[in-house]
Amino acid sequence: MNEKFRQALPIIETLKRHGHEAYFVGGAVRDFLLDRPIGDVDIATSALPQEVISLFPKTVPVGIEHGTVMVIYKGTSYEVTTFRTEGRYEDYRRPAEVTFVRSLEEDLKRRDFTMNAIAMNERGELIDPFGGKAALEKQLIETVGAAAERFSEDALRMMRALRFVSQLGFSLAVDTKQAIEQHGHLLEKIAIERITVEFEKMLCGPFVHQAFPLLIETNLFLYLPGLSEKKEPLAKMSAYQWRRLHDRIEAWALFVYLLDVDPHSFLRKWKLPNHVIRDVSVCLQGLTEIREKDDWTIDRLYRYGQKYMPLIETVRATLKDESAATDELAARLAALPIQERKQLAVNGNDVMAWFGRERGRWIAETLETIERAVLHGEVKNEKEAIKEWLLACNQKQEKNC
Ligand SMILES: Nc1ccn([C@@H]2O[C@H](COP(=O)(O)OP(=O)(O)OP(=O)(O)O)[C@@H](O)[C@H]2O)c(=O)n1
Ligand SMILES: [Mg+2]
Repeated sequence: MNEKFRQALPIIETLKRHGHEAYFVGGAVRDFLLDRPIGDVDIATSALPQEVISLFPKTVPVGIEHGTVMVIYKGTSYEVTTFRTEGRYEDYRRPAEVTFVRSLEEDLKRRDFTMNAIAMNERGELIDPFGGKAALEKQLIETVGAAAERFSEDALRMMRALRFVSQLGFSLAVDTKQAIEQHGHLLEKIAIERITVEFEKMLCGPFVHQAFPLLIETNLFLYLPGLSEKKEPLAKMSAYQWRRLHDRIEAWALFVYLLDVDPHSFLRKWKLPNHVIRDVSVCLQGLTEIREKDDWTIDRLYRYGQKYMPLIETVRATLKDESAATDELAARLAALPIQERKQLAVNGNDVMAWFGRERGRWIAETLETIERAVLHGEVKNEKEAIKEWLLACNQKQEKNC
């Protein structure tokens, strides 16, 4: 058994000692069987939420109406969820009510895909009534029972199907895919933020080139923010080596670049956090400049700096299908006299003292002039040298006037 499960074993044992059933479930079991890094370890139990709370010293009632209690044990939090079926569904979103049940199999039956409906007991034995392990071996994403029912219960599962394709490189079972084609419109009922989480995981997956064609084949793209008119660029996405990218900012930047849309309004539709929108927009600005001129000038290196240069360069290289020159550019950046304004040897107070003038816009303008000159090696980044250079410069200007 993996270390992460071993650490959580005492939770299962405590529940069992008090006469309850308890199992590891969900993504952790799936990823363990796939020999992939394991995320959060989740536990399903026959104990009711109040019983769970009474058995452990540190708990947080994170989703008690859905039967979930967070148990904090040795500094790690575990979601412990009571066996449940989801009752009536209103609006194809959240269960209108949950019904707690006493059997594990009932609980597994309401889960999305067979690979996610495998339980594991304290001895590492699998309880797999729906053939999840076989699906993992066949690399198949198939719903537990009728696909139409599972997607009507929670339409987000259609997006989850595509993100699992992208993360695992699996295929969709035929009826699962057909049901997505028929139920795509239900996505309109789902909160954008939840869709965005899954879509972003899809964009960042190593097999995203397999997921893009499915967006089109299933028509899901029609129901995603800002994509309904973008069939053509979407069809070309798979031609690029998305695996070269390292993070969400680069993935969104490449996506937006290829869609050829205004980054701000497009990314706002996805309700992404403002800092993500800003970072992607800066990247796209840099990308456009560098693609147009096809070079990293000193000014651009300095402007985009160590924060944005690697992102821009990675996306640029991916677009051109060449290797990124990030290391070389980082060395060039490090060799510049300064890497950011705060490294200037002078500040606004110095400038004010030298000229004996009042505060005003001129200070910022002067600092910009100094910054440019230092960056391009016209003057050393030393206080006295800058003062001399600046006063000489000023005299020249006055004579010119
Ligand atoms: N819409 C959903 C979301 C989740 N689940 C079930 O709840 C488990 C845990 O959900 P979650 O943590 O959201 O997904 P994981 O499958 O664990 O994937 P990840 O590793 O990305 O967390 C899933 O495995 C699945 O059994 C479900 O049936 N339907
Ligand atoms: Mg999980």
